[in-house]
Amino acid sequence: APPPAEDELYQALGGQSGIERIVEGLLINIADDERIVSHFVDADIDRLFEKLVEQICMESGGPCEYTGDSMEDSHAGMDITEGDFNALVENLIVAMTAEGVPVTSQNRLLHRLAPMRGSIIYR
Ligand code: HEM
Repeated sequence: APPPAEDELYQALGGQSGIERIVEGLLINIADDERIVSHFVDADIDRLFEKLVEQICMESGGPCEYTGDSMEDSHAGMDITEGDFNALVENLIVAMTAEGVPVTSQNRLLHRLAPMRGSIIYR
């Protein structure tokens, strides 16, 4: 689906700086999560940070363009399971809660990311 025309969700996430703090929190939570951290040992974390910020900005209606690879290509060969996917979502929720994002806004972002699941798991 095209990103929302209104930037209400982008604002609720705290705009550019809020999204940067959320993604930083997400990556810290992943680093502490023994269920999924092994997937990230060879990842380029600076690039991942930059692309995740762009993606969440765009999906929330902010003034960004996502310049990363497709979800299919970026997760190819990783054999990510539903459990891995759910673990990452949990880490994102914890990061958003820590930034004071209201639950309704959290759910709106998750609702935008959920359809990517099929492009990410078992690639
Ligand atoms: C809603 C769920 C997810 C979203 C929105 C997402 C998004 C992204 C984005 C934007 C990138 C960067 C693409 C690029 O470099 O051009 C990426 C890379 C990556 N993702 Fe995900 N991802 C999700 C789920 C997962 C899960 C569940 C795992 C593993 C447990 C995972 C592991 C990785 C790894 C390891 C990379 C880095 C690849 C590299 O640097 O070589 N992702 N993801």
